[in-house]
Amino acid sequence: MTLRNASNFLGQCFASRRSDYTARALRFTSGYATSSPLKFRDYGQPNSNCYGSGYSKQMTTSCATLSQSIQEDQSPSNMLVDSFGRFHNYLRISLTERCNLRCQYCMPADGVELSQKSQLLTSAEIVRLANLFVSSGVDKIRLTGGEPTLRKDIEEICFQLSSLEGLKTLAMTTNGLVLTKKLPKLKECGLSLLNISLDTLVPAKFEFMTRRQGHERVMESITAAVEHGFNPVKVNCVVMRGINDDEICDFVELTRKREINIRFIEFMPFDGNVWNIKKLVPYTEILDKVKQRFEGVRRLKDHPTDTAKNFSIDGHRGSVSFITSMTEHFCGGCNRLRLLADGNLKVCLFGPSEPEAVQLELLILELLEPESW
Ligand SMILES: Nc1nc2c(ncn2[C@@H]2O[C@H](COP(=O)(O)OP(=O)(O)OP(=O)(O)O)[C@@H](O)[C@H]2O)c(=O)[nH]1
Ligand SMILES: C[S@@+](CC[C@H](N)C(=O)[O-])C[C@H]1O[C@@H](n2cnc3c(N)ncnc32)[C@H](O)[C@@H]1O
Ligand code: SF4
Ligand code: SF4
Repeated sequence: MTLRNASNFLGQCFASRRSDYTARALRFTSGYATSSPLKFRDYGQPNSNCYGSGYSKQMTTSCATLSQSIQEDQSPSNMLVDSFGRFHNYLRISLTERCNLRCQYCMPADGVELSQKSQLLTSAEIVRLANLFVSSGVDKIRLTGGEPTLRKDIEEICFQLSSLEGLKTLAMTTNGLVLTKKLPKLKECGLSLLNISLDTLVPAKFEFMTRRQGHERVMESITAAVEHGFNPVKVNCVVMRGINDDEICDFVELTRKREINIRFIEFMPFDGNVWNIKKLVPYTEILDKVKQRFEGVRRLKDHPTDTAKNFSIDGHRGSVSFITSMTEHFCGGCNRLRLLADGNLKVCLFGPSEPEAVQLELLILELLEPESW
């Protein structure tokens, strides 16, 4: 089977329920209904989970909007379109499980259990797999982790990925700790969008939240990213009640003179983090605080696949957004797939734990004859 045929086959797997792969993928997605963060609360409308028996009106509406926008944006044929009509053209690739921070909301103090190096994808494998996805319709790739900048071959990976025909956007989400020096080369190698995570403007609090030092370096990397012309630089800020919710307006103030997009993110539960509903600050509460302090807060038109609700503020060069995974999910417009550092594929962020997920390796073996590699 040629690579092209293989990618067509991959597309068909997504488009129909016929193959075993799709059956497994659908089982994963429907797993969302039981592992969804929404079950923790009755936020949103009843029946608002997107999978399982409650295939809601809200979902149907979002999908209708999504199909319309796909027709306007591009013609995906039937590749990577799931049975809800969602076109999965956005691949997130986790380059490593390792991280140089230990954010309380993300991982335990001791870190996560790491796979053996031999089990992790090499850069050549990442590029081959990405090529397969891109020839099936993926046009946006985001490098993430763990911390993607810890990967020694990050520049080479960026260069190879950005050269893939059909890829429009190569993005990265990083904690910014070791970014500044790498920025010029990364840009040269085709990185086009940058999201940097920063949850506090107070150095001591940074140390508490991340269990590591380095606040100044992250601040520097945001400035450097703006100077290198990344526009907008998105700053991801996970809001936790009693920890950093007193800094919301200080963060918004950063957008007055700089073209950065501050994104307030609702705190989500993951295995091993310290999630507690009392620490969740719903976005409506954050928005109220912003509106009380700043005049002319206006909702912008979002793309149906956006994770964020976007707002401009009169007189500010930058903008403010809210990622409302917990109180108003955006699953109806979901266009994401995840390739994990060990080669597993995850079709939903809240899918089952990695060992149960689809072994991409097996899929590839089904798809490709050895000589295609
Ligand atoms: N529920 C859900 N939340 C997601 C998903 N991807 C990202 N998020 C949320 O969005 C936050 C920011 O993620 P990023 O890595 O910056 O990616 P992104 O939001 O896709 O970035 P853009 O492409 O710039 O919109 C994460 O912390 C999550 O809270 C997803 O697939 N599902
Ligand atoms: C998992 S990190 C990986 C990339 C990189 N290490 C970083 O921190 O930017 C990707 C994004 O997920 C966010 N995140 C991690 N745990 C979260 C949680 N429990 N709730 C909401 N967002 C979370 C981080 O703030 C970051 O913006
Ligand atoms: S959020 Fe990013 S920086 Fe923080 S511990 Fe998780 S992977 Fe590391
Ligand atoms: S938006 Fe996130 S939680 Fe919803 S279906 Fe997509 S990956 Fe899963």
